[in-house]
Amino acid sequence: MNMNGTPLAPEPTSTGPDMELEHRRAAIAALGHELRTLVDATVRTEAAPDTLHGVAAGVRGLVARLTGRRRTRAEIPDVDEFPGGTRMNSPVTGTGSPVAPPLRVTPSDDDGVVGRCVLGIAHEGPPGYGHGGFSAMLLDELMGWACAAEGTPAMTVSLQLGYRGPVPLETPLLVRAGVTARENRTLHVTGSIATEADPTRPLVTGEAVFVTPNPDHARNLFPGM
Ligand SMILES: CCCCCCCC(=O)SCCNC(=O)CCNC(=O)[C@H](O)C(C)(C)COP(=O)(O)OP(=O)(O)OC[C@H]1O[C@@H](n2cnc3c(N)ncnc32)[C@H](O)[C@@H]1OP(=O)(O)O
Repeated sequence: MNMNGTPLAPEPTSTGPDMELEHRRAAIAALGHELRTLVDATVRTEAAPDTLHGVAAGVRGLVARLTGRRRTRAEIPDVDEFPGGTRMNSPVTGTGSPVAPPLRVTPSDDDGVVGRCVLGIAHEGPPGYGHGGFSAMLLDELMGWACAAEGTPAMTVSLQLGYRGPVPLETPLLVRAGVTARENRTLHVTGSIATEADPTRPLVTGEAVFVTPNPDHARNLFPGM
């Protein structure tokens, strides 16, 4: 389990190329888990300056171990499925990301998708509550998953949010999103964030317009696709 109580990637169970992929994803998730623990410890610590300098030197040494072959800006990692699938380093869902909560996405019982996560102190806005930008990120991402779940991966062209109540940190959250209408390449999507304990009281609501890029535009935007 990670610091938010979410399960780590399972041990590899397949064979051949699938096993190698699972193995790499599990390693990325394991590093992501430790980095999130480090980020959490960093933003909470009251350690003395000498200790902080010592840790900074240690981290500098670790960075040097990860700077061999590195992916380029628009490269799609081979551990990812794009569009509409696993993104190991997504800042929202990525189990390899040091900053992702990470949001775990599943299909909803009704139409749409549901995401579950716990925000930590690293995601703080007002003391004890989530930063409004993180709420926007959770909703934007999950709305994107709602479009992809309908077979039409798309990009946000407009996002409007209503902040009705502060989102508590260290509290299991329920994020919902679903496509409400579509015309040609344009999808209208709604979403909300609530606590798991009080799922019918939305703390943040969102309305968005997503557009599936035309094929030429998509090729220009994502040459690695
Ligand atoms: C799977 C999980 C992934 C989740 C990712 C989370 C989502 C994101 O964060 S995406 C990143 C943020 N968004 C962006 O960077 C998008 C920036 N915008 C763009 O690059 C372009 O607008 C793009 C590629 C989406 C569409 O371009 P293009 O294919 O040329 O479409 P274009 O012809 O301009 O417009 C298509 C339709 O959208 C409509 N539209 C465009 N902008 C808007 C808008 N702001 N509001 C409403 N409608 C709009 C147009 O009117 C047009 O409608 P119609 O076809 O009826 O005339």
